[in-house]
Order: sequence, then C-alpha cells, then structure tokens
Amino acid sequence: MIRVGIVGASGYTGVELARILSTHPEVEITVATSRQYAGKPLSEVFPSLRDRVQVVCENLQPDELKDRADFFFTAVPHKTAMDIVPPLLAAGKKVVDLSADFRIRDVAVYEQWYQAHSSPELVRQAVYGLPELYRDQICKADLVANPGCYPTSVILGLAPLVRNHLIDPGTLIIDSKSGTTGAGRSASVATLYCEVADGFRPYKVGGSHRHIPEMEQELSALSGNQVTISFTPHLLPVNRGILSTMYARLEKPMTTQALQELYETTYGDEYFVRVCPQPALPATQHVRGSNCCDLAVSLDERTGRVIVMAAIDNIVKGASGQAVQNMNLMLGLAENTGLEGAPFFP
Ligand SMILES: NC(=O)C1=CN([C@@H]2O[C@H](COP(=O)(O)OP(=O)(O)OC[C@H]3O[C@@H](n4cnc5c(N)ncnc54)[C@H](OP(=O)(O)O)[C@@H]3O)[C@@H](O)[C@H]2O)C=CC1
Ligand SMILES: CC(=O)N[C@@H](CCC(=O)OP(=O)(O)O)C(=O)O
Repeated sequence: MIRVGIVGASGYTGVELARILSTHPEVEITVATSRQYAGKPLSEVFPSLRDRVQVVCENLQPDELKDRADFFFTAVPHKTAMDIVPPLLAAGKKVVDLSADFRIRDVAVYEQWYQAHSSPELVRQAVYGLPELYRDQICKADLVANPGCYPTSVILGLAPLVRNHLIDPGTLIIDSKSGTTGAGRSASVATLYCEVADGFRPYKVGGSHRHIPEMEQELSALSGNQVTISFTPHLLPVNRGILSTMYARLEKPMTTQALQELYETTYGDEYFVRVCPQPALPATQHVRGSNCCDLAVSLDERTGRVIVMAAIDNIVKGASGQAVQNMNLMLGLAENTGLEGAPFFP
C-alpha cells in the first residue's frame, strides 16, 4: 500500500479526500494534519468517516511530516501551501497541491492577484493538473497544481471551441454558480445560513475574482492568442455543485449537430467527461459526489451565439476527486481507481 498524507484534513476538501481515499484499493492514509483538531481522530471531526478512517489529526511541521507518507495532498489555503510543499518535494515526495499557489505559470501574474511567491522556482516545475489536457505531463510530475473549481468547469467546457478557433474569444461571457462548500469551512458571515439559504447572489463582479488569471492562462494556451474573459461567480444555497454557463459568438455558422459531434469526438475517450446527448442538459444534482464533469453545447440561431454548460461537484472534480485522479496518474495507477462511483441522486 502507498502511504498517503493529507495536509489540511479538517477542511471540506480534506474530508472529501479522506472519504475517497478510504475506499481506494492502493493507498492508506498514514498522516492527517489540522492545528485546531490536533489529537482528535478525523472521524470525530467528521462523524461521516466513523469506522471508515482511523487516522488521528496532528499539528506537524513539514519536516516532521515528510517521513510519514510517500505521497502528499496539501489541502490548505493558498499563500500557505507555498511554504509547506518545498520541504516535501526536497524529501523526494510527490505532491498534489489543491491551492492556487502553483497554478499560475507567470509568477508576476500570481503576485498581482495573490501575494509575493516564496518558491517561484517550483512554479516552473509544477504541472497544471487538468488530466484531460495535461495527462502526459502529469504522469511524469512530482508536483501537480490541482486546478481551481470554477476553472475546471470552464476550461473543460470551452476547450473544444477555443482550441479549434471556432469562437470569437472577445465575446466570451462566463456565468458560474457554486455551492457554498466552495468557500471552505472557516466561519465567516458571508457563509452563515441566513446569508446563503433561500437566496442567490453574485459576488466579485467586474473582473475581480482570482480564478480569472487561471482561466485566461489555460484558454490562451489553447487558443495560441491572449484570451480575456468576462466572469461572474454566484453563490448557490446548496452544499455542493458548480454550474457554469458560457456564451460566445461563433466565428462561422455551425449546426447543433456539428457542435455536438465536436464535443463527442473531443471527450469520447474520457471517463470523467460526459457529453449530454441532445437535448439533455447538465445539472449539479446529476454529478453530485462524483468525479464527473457533464457538458452540453447548444446553439442560439437567432444571435449566432453558442452556449456551453458544464456541471461538476466542486469538491470532487473541482478539488479532491481531481486530486486523486492526478495521484493515480502520478503513481502509474489506472486513472479512475477509487473514483469509479456513479453520482448520488437524488
Ligand atoms: N472548497 C472547494 O470547493 C475548493 C477548494 N480548493 C482549495 O483547496 C484548499 C483547501 O480548501 P478547503 O478544504 O475548502 O478549505 P477549508 O478552509 O475548509 O480547510 C482548510 C484546511 O487547511 C488547514 N489550515 C488552514 N490554515 C493553515 C495553516 N496556516 N497551516 C496549516 N494548515 C492550515 C485547516 O485546518 P486547521 O485550521 O485546523 O489547521 C483546514 O484543515 C484551498 O487552497 C482552496 O482554495 C480548490 C478547489 C475547490
Ligand atoms: C463559493 C466560493 O466562495 N468559492 C471560492 C472558490 C473556490 C476555491 O476554492 O478556489 P481556489 O482553489 O482557487 O481557492 C471563491 O469564490 O473564492
């Protein structure tokens, strides 16, 4: 069995990693960290893990952690991971970092949106962990930067159109909605029950969300030209799920059938990307608890705009499930090991 460590096990992505890894046939969780819950079994912090996960939370520094596992997930806030990852890599461990710290290849852009980077040399070494785009590099990587939740839905949704220059990127509008687990488990007024339940609101409007540079980086790489997007996130009164709806003007007229064939051809061999048959549309409840990304493409013939819809579970394909998918590739395991389960519905 491969020994796996979860750094930041007491957060929402941490508990989801523990849940997925608890039934993974090739790994065992040998260490889990949390400062607040040090000394407590993880199954006491999350009773959902009772009798399934035995590990006890510890408050450990990276130097104390490194001999306790062969493979690490860092599921801590951005700006924190950049100081935890380097000693683990120096000790010869492989790491999937769930934060944003190693996702942005241009350090100056990272520093503009986040803060000064303490390990810029590792940014160059990191591979962006979207397996459907970077599978070969991920297989050889020691450090994988797991994508953000919104970018996972958006990049998978737009890749076929952008790569083939079928849309005018200047007309791209991305409208995304996320469940509240996306905001993490720390207490804050914005995520109190009364602030979220029974309502629906946009936030970080006007190009201020920090996932914008990540999406632009990947869409620009696919296009070969700079892509600049309009992106508005919204907070849904549900625990899990992201639905992104993306609009752009087609460069030349296309039929719905041609668009459908493009998506089916692009993703036909992908286990986790499911292209909905026409006229079905994706929904967050159809991917819940799974590593699936459901896509649909539609044509607005009146305006010449194409509409792409993508649904994921933000803490599975948007975080911990994708992190395990990356681990499987990095360890030479079948990519879907431990992730084969169907979504749970209703
Ligand atoms: N939630 C989501 O849908 C997604 C999250 N992500 C990213 O994954 C990472 C984890 O997210 P999430 O689980 O939601 O966050 P949470 O806030 O729920 O959990 C954060 C975890 O990190 C630990 N932690 C916090 N600060 C520190 C620190 N300074 N040193 C060591 N440990 C620390 C916390 O435990 P303690 O305070 O007890 O030490 C906790 O276990 C973040 O970078 C986030 O941006 C990425 C995609 C989607
Ligand atoms: C609903 C909600 O608040 N979502 C978070 C994004 C989720 C996330 O974890 O993004 P990173 O991995 O890049 O930190 C937000 O908008 O900031």
